Amino acid sequence: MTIVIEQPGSGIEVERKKSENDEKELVIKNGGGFAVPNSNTFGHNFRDYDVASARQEGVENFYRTNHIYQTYDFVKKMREEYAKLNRAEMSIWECCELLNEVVDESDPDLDEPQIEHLLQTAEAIRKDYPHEDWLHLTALIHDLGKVLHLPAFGGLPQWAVVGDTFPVGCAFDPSIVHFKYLKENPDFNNPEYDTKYGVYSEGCGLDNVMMSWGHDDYMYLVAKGNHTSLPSAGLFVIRYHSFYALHRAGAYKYLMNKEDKENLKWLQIFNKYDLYSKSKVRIDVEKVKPYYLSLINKYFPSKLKW
Ligand SMILES: O[C@H]1[C@H](O)[C@@H](O)[C@H](O)[C@@H](O)[C@H]1O
Ligand SMILES: [Fe+2]
Ligand SMILES: [Fe+2]
Repeated sequence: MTIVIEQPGSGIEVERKKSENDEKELVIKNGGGFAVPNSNTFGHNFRDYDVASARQEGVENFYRTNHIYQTYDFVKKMREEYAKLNRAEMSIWECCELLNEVVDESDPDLDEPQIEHLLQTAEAIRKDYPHEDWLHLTALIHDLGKVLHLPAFGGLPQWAVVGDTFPVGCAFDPSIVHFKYLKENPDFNNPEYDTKYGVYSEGCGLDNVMMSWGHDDYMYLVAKGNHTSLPSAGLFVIRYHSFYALHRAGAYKYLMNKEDKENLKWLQIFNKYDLYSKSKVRIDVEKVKPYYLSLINKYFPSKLKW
């Protein structure tokens, strides 16, 4: 799948074109509806991790713990453990409902239950990209991995579930939120990991890179392990949506391969809706539910292993 962005930034309309080898080619065009708000619900800039606010201290404490404990060894263990998918059986929608219980301690911009955020993101992106149904569904499910915090899924602490993600196994980039706390991470001075490439190599592809453990990679494992038919761009969005050092700051680009670079364009579009749709405006769940159920039915089996 090839993606051509004509005017990156607020790309809004997508056209499908036939390419020579008859594969569908997605062409992203600019011009669309979603207006990025000037400030978040609390009257501050989005993702301002330093401004004094009701959430600032809790968020900073969250990152302190997250940065100390997310080591290469920890991530490796978690990936192996959760790839087993032996904790629960349920549908995608059941999981959306479970998320009603979870409030994300890492988020300076939102203090609503997660189900609101899922629907706000999906509905906003649906308005601007009406024909990309895979993107609507990707938005709906991108944060479902936060169930890791619930007892039935291991009751992981927030630092192992939410927050921005970053590669482990190579040097931490200073653009990572609250970078200073990474200096207390045991990997920080480990000679195996503290160089630009660490255990990786140029262009090795993100699929070969271990990311700090949390809801992104977990949901990717669930989607992949249950044989979703979502396109690779959808899986990429799910897996790397918290990797702000890459999709915002442009760090770690040298680890990407060709496919990653194509998929990154979709992630950057998605991020606008993920971040800026956070608000107190509620979505009528019952009204939109039939539409999302039809998408779930199209791209996933009725019951999934979690
Ligand atoms: O869902 C989470 C959450 O909103 C965090 O605050 C943010 O740091 C992550 O990137 C995101 O994936
Ligand atoms: Fe997320
Ligand atoms: Fe999100």
